[in-house]
Amino acid sequence: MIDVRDIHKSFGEAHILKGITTTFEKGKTNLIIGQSGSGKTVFLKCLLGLFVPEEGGIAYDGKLYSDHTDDEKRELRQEMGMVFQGSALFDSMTVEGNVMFPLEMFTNQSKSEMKDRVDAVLKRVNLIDAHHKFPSEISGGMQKRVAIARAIVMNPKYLFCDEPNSGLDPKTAILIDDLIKEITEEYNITTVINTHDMNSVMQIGEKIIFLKDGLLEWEGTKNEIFKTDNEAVTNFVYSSDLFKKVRQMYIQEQN
Ligand SMILES: Nc1ncnc2c1ncn2[C@@H]1O[C@H](COP(=O)(O)OP(=O)(O)OP(=O)(O)O)[C@@H](O)[C@H]1O
Repeated sequence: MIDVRDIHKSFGEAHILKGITTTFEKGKTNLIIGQSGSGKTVFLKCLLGLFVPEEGGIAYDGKLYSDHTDDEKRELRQEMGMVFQGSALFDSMTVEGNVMFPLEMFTNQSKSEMKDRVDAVLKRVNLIDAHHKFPSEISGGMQKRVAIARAIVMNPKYLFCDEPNSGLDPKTAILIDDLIKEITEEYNITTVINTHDMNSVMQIGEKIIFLKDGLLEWEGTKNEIFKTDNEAVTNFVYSSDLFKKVRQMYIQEQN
């Protein structure tokens, strides 16, 4: 569980996060949405410990980041998996090499232990025949699976994903969303996803927070987002005619 307590983050004169308080529960897919420039990436980087808020704090399973010693901060970072936008795989390494990389960097496991772990996570993301391929030889959807496998290979408590669906066709995007949700439940991970994809909101939004100008404007579930009358949320989420119609149908069905 991640507990965010009134965090503020500025760059010089620019006050970007203006006091955000929320919680992200274990075993749940938590989504951050909001317009471009609303502070989603800055917020995600605060959760990852890459930016330190000037005010407020973030507690990981009950312990504030600022209360960790340097060694504990290093350990905490190793408990965090990250799926970067665009996958960010190493082009010169095979799929197996990419997934093994964190184990080689941060553990003392033997080669055979590492290989077993890599086999297990690649199997979990349904990639069994791609070990010796290079990223350029596999599809975008497969690259995402590799990125997810790499993010979970260290058995993280926290999983952060930045736009995991960018560049994928809608069908593949849904498969990736479902995979992230399944893994989150199976391993009881606290997962936080930064997304622009409204399909993801409807599909896996167990908790959604909507940021506007560095403030938390709204939070709720995928069912609640259908019913909300918060104008900023409805203007953002239902900006397309298709989603407006879906919302109308949902509301009619409920009445
Ligand atoms: N390292 C930085 N130094 C100075 N300003 C920054 C830095 N990182 C982000 N900002 C500013 O913070 C604001 C919010 O940026 P952020 O990237 O968090 O937006 P976002 O909601 O993720 O947008 P998008 O959806 O387009 O990725 C922007 O005005 C940006 O210029």
